[in-house]
Amino acid sequence: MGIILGNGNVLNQAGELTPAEILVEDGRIVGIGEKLSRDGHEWVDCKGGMISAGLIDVHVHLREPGFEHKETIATGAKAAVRGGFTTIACMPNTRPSIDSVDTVTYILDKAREAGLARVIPYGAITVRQLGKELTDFAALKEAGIFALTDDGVGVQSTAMMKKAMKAAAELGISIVAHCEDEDLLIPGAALHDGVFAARHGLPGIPSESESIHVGRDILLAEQTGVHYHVCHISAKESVRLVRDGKRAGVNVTCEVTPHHLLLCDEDIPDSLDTNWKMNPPLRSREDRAALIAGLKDGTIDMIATDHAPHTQEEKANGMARAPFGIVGLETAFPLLYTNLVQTGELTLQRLVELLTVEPAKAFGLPYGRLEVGAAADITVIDLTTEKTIDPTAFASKGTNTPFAGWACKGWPILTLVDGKIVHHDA
Ligand SMILES: NC(=O)N[C@@H](CC(=O)O)C(=O)O
Ligand SMILES: [Zn+2]
Ligand SMILES: [Zn+2]
Repeated sequence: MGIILGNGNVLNQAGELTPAEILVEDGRIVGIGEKLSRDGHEWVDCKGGMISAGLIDVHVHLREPGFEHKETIATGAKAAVRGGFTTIACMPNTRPSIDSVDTVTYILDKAREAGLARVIPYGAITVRQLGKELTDFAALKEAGIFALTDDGVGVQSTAMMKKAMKAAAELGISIVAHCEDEDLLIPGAALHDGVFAARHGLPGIPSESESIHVGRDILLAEQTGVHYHVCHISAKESVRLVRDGKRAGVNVTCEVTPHHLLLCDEDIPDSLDTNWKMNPPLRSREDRAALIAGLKDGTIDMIATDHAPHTQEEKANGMARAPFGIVGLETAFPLLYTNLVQTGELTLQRLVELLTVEPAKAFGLPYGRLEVGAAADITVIDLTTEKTIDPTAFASKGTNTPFAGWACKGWPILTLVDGKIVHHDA
């Protein structure tokens, strides 16, 4: 006996929503059609919502092991499926960091126990993410990592990055980079070096602290032939460098977060609420426009949340000392749908691609397509009911978001992973 997802709509080739039913059996999509035979299958009402492939997020911080007070694999995976995400890749800045086979295995075991989203850990590029010594790439690959990154910090040494890219290229692993040149940082700087920081007399984080690494790494990727991916791109100069790199034939991709697409430094409240502190910082209005242009012309390949939960106590430490980061899994789709699709800046089809097939293509994942034969990772999204973002209702332990109180449409109501219902907002 299978499950029929009925009373829903799918995007057709032309990007229009058309009525369709989906039949799921043994973890696979086995039928898509306007009316499928009931045949004793369980029938689930999609309530007129959009049925799409499950969303994929290649940039999530799950905090376990080591920082379970911020998030656990179980709470993070719950937040994921509530947000419509069926596959998430988790970052290595845990304690211990994900630099050994043991820690990779630990995370995969915990994720299986949780039984919610597919969780694929990143491996660290360097031991303890200290930038001094490469981890054992071959062993990490064998253990099942998604890709390699030191996210949380940038790889400061150019020689170390080149060595990492060479070794990763030989093994066919992607190098994913948090681009930040620490030489250009002022201690205590929390916000973009722009109009808002200047108005408040605060030290700023300059755009070139990001873009210098982007440029450096694209040149190294060209040399080594590795697939190189830029995390949370935020500065217009970085977008330009990626565009030029792609034109030159370099195997470079990049992601942008919902918050960098929707907010800029001028939106930060004068109260200096630390829910507006994240790394990279919200940049200028022009940077934000360049990110949207990059999404439209294909320079930016995908959207990823950089879900980064921290406790309220930690966030209460003031702008200079609070940790960088905001949560994103449970708000990404509604925010993007309401503020980019409904406003006419992006089509619904493009938004869905940026969260499904595009990340799958870039990283060679066998997910992200709603088609017969594919794994039944499916998300159903209600595009009509308006609800207000309420952090106290999150499944995530983190409530650190600047979007509290925003009214949105586009809420995921049903999520299946591997043919199993893991979230149902009936
Ligand atoms: N993005 C953030 O502001 N914070 C991330 C680290 C990171 O993604 O660089 C975190 O781990 O909290
Ligand atoms: Zn980062
Ligand atoms: Zn991150």
